Amino acid sequence: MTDYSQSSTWTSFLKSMSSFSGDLSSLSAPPFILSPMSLSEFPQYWGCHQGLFLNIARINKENYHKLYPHAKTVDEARMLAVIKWFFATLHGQYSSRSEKGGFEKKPLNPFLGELFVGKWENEKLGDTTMLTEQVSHHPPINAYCLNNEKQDITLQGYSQIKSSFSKTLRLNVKQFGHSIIETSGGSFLVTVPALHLEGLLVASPHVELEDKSYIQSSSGLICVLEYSGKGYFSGQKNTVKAKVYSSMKSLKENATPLYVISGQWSGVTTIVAGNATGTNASKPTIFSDVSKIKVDPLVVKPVEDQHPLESRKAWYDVAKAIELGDMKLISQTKSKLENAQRQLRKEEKENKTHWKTRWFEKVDYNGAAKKNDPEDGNPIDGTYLSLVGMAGLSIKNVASGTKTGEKEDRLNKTADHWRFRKDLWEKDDEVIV
Ligand SMILES: CCC(=O)OC[C@H](C)CC[C@H]1O[C@H]2C[C@H]3[C@@H]4CC=C5C[C@@H](O)CC[C@]5(C)[C@H]4CC[C@]3(C)[C@H]2[C@@H]1C
Repeated sequence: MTDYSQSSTWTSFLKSMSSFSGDLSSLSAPPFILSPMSLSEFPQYWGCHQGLFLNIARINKENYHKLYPHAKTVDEARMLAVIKWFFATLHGQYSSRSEKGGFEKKPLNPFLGELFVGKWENEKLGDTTMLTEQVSHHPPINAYCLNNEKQDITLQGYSQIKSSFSKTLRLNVKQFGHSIIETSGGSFLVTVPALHLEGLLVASPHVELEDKSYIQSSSGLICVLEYSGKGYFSGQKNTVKAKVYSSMKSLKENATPLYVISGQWSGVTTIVAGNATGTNASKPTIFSDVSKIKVDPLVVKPVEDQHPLESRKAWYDVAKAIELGDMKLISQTKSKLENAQRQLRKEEKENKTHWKTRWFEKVDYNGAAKKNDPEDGNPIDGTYLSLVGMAGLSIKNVASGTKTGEKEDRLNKTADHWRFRKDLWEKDDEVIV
């Protein structure tokens, strides 16, 4: 692995971080730290372990005991299946790139309206399609939807971050947004954890997750996941402790969790049935080993068959320049794309119009909790409201996993969340998967 920490470009880059304004794209990073992958491709990590993803929908009363011997009910089995899938997505989202390339790189910052579509093909279980759209550029927000018709499972959500540097040049990242999984057997709200990047000083950035995230099931079961890196519980990196409770009420009463799953979200975790006591207190058994789960390749059309708004077509020249490591060509090709974007914004301003999103719409949940009557022309989807209510989480535009009543929840006014409009996708005859 090349050591870039002494390179002049990196040391001057570190200096530029000291005047960081909060907008990551404002920092012109040296070529070796740039990734040719756009952030609009990241939602693929929600689905790149298709077996685990589809299992969430395939568990039923007949097969759950075989799949999850610990589970006493099919709902417990479904929750354990979601946790196993979630650990695999954490590995994909946060550590797979460093494992492959040696360290985290800076992804391309999607332009407004950037689209990314792909699918996982599966003869037996049916194809899963994935659509993502950059629904906002200031601030950057990416919305996504994964759907497998045959297994009747849909995952939709959106992702937004706010970042800041600590005095020790650690990049702290707060995540906004969430994912909602809907299947015929139940639905789940999945919040996303805060993270930070260590190793910037030595030009070898790695992601470490922190604080808590939640998985709330429509069955009432809730899982609280606590993250830490070196120096916490076991001093190991990527440490997680997940506790499953029968409800938020039992969590608040500090009842014994039904299950405690702990270890490394990027590696091996073990499970203990929390309420087993005495001689039959279950010994920890292996729950999952993420490093052994194969990643299913996403099928993406060749660039020549893509719509101009599709990510790999739009960024083609920039990605090539990054792969060449040619700084001059990178800034030439990047400014060509950025100038075209600026021109679009200018025309919109002159014509008093604005960019219309394609497959996702912003839904205002303020007041929805009260006015969610079916008579209303636009009944708000009850799924999100009931899940977020069960979990006691804020519906406001605050960091993912903020509880109702916390300071951020009280101070924040807006409650806008991006939602997939299936009808708009089905009407779209320009972009194909
Ligand atoms: C800011 C200075 C700079 O550019 O330093 C370059 C360094 C590579 C560190 C900054 C970049 O690190 C990247 C890691 C990215 C996150 C990785 C995974 C996810 C999960 C996904 O579901 C949503 C997006 C998110 C949070 C990525 C957001 C952007 C991050 C932090 C990149 C940083 C620019």
